[in-house]
Amino acid sequence: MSASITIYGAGSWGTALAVHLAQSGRSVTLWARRSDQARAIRENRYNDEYLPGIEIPADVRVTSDLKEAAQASNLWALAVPSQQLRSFVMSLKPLIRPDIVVVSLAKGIENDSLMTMSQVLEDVLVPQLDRSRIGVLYGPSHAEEVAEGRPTTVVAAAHSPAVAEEIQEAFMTDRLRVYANTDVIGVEIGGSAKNVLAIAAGISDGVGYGDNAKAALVTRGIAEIKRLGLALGAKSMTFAGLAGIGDLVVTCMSQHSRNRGLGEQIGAGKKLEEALADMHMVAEGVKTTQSIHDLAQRHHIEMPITEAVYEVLFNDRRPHEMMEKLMTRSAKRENWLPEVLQER
Ligand SMILES: NC(=O)C1=CN([C@@H]2O[C@H](COP(=O)(O)OP(=O)(O)OC[C@H]3O[C@@H](n4cnc5c(N)ncnc54)[C@H](OP(=O)(O)O)[C@@H]3O)[C@@H](O)[C@H]2O)C=CC1
Ligand SMILES: O=C(CO)COP(=O)(O)O
Repeated sequence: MSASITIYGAGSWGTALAVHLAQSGRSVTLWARRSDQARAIRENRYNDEYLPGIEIPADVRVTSDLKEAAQASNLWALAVPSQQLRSFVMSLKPLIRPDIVVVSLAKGIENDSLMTMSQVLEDVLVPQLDRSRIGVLYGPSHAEEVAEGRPTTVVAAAHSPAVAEEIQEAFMTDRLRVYANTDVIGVEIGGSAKNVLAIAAGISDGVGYGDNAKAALVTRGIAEIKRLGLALGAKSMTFAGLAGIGDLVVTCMSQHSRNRGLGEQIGAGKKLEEALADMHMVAEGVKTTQSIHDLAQRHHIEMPITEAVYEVLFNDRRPHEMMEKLMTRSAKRENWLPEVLQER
């Protein structure tokens, strides 16, 4: 197994994983970008800003020194927001070694380039790092529950089965069960697009549409995510897995979800800017809505719920108007796929 793990990003997810892995005996280094935050965590052993009430074990090494963090381990896990991943990894690039495995914990699609996180990592790090040594760890895993050691399952995806298994082994504990998958694009599309649907579910909660509507958003949500994924070369089965229906269900239902919570405020009448101003943590679904909308247009894939979220967030359309539009689409067969995808 990987001897040691460095987690970059001392937000809620990075901190939760560091706590969890240290408790199971892993050697963990947590990198925080602000030296005052790193010092405060070292001295108090709490990260009240992002994960209140959770004690950080004394053996988690906390630093804001990039070189120290990079040299400490041979598995680098990146827990910075998706739109900042590229610039952050550029700063890590001079420190890369060929034996490193780099794992994105960030879920999202980069605006403009429309690249997934593994594609961004490849774009920046190859050829200094072999493409096979890049992966992602996605799935239904709210930081608050992982930090408390509640049973959780996730999926490690990499193009190389051996590397997927290396990531699996590095993160697997008796409380965090990790599956391996080589369908990297499927895992990334599922794990990123679910944040858009979580905003939709939150809007539905905020308006008060009820449980039937929420179930409809989850079910028709996975149908449209799968259409996009198939168009990008993903495997159908992945959307029945942890980064597909698994992450979609938890994020649409959970009280912990920042994306669902943001949607709820919008459903209750707030403007996007007002809802964002109230948040300290990242709600990836906002920027990902833009990217998924653009990807769907590029690949001529119908994603009506994503489209509705896009209109509410960015074009000031009212949730009622968009719900009416969704409910009055032409009649469809339940399992319809565009012709171009029918063979897959
Ligand atoms: N929270 C969760 O339950 C889960 C989150 N994820 C994913 O993990 C990623 C991170 O989420 P999460 O930890 O929750 O986010 P938070 O908002 O809690 O924390 C973000 C962290 O990223 C740091 N950061 C922001 N910008 C930069 C930058 N340019 N360079 C370096 N560091 C930066 C922040 O530092 P600073 O404080 O200095 O701003 C902070 O430490 C997201 O993509 C999210 O979708 C995945 C699974 C679960
Ligand atoms: O990805 C997550 C859970 O799997 C976290 O979701 P939120 O960012 O909506 O809190």
